[in-house]
Amino acid sequence: MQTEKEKEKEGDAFVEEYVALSNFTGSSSDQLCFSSGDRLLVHAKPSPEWWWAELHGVRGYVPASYLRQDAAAEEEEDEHTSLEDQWQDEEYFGSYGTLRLHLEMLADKSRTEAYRKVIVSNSASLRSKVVMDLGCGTGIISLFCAQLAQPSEVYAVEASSMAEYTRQLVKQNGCEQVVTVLQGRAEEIELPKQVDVLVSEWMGNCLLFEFMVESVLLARDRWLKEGGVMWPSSAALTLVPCQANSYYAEKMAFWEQPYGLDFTPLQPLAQQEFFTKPKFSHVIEPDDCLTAPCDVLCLDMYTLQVKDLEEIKGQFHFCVEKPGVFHGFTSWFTVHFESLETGGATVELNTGPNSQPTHWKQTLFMLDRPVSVYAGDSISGTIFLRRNPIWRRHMTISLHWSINSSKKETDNCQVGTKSFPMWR
Ligand SMILES: N=C(N)NCC[C@H]1O[C@@H](n2cnc3c(N)ncnc32)[C@H](O)[C@@H]1O
Repeated sequence: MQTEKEKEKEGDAFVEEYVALSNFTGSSSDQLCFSSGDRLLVHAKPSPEWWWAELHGVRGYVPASYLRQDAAAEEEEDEHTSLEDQWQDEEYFGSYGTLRLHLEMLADKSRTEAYRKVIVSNSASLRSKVVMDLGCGTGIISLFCAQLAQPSEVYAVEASSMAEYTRQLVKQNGCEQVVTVLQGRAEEIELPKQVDVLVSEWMGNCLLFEFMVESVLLARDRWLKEGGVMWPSSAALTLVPCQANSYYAEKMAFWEQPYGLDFTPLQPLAQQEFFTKPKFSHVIEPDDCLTAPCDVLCLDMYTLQVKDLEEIKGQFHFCVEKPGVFHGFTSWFTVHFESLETGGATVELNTGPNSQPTHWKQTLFMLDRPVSVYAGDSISGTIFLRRNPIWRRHMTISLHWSINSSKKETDNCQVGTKSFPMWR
């Protein structure tokens, strides 16, 4: 299997010349500015909308719609270009072909019991319904459907090689009359019929990482009946400003006086190495929260569109409740499953610090410099989740904040901004 380096190197073998049809001024530092008539070298076409190009030796993202292929270069077009690389499907589905991740998900009782609760509390309404379980993995949700309710059909769709074993598990548990396992990508497989319910456990770290949600939306548009139900029905990303004393001590303060020596010249390195990317699987204690949390993004799974995933913006305003050190922000997500019966109870899966722990835990975004805050201060700003135009399962989370001090005599309003690649 190709390493990432080889993939990127091989990517350079692909170069096409395009002519700019009009001027373009980028809206972020990773976009290329150009003028009408400029001749750009396109090195990669990660998505139909955004390409990776070069002009006068500088590389950046360019909007494909602004470019026309130079006629002369047309016939040399490299027919080997593929948009698949950017989904890293071989690596992604390869990782789900082994038990490690499935064991982690199945061992997560909070997650798995939530899905079982959805099936149990809707078992009567599921009678004679047609269900699609997208990304079924070992098939646990499909088996719950067949065991705890009486749907007429469950299509268990799984792209990885785990599907072969899922078929065995369906047979082993006597569910083959109801559950049909289809191996393949949900975007590509053919179902025998439309479905009444599309259920999926698609959530990644920080809700969207892996961007499996795109597959769920495409399947919704293609296979969900008019009036059909999406499980989850909605999803929310929650944020809170927090202390992270032990993490800060472990990664940064440590260099102040190890064995009585001054290692502080290493602190810029430590900041770069440990605080540049988000920290997955962080466990925030309720006491670490400096304010009440705030839902910064709310996704409606019935109306959300794939194009909306390119950039999602959220606002926040936090009121500091107690003095402490503002080390960073912590995020988690909550999903809701609406009842098949009008007015029926909604089931919630909450991955936050006040709920049962899950394998996602929480995600910590460390600031470059901690700030002391006091009760009455406020922290407000915006969060952007920008999908990576090249690596389609990745994104960058950008936070912009201002801290307004409650102390009258100081009108200091400290502002800050930081972007965290997840992971590219
Ligand atoms: N973050 C998660 N919940 N990941 C669960 C991913 C599970 O869904 C499977 N999966 C992800 N995307 C797809 C897709 N488009 N089609 C079929 N299976 C998929 C994947 O192989 C794994 O078993």
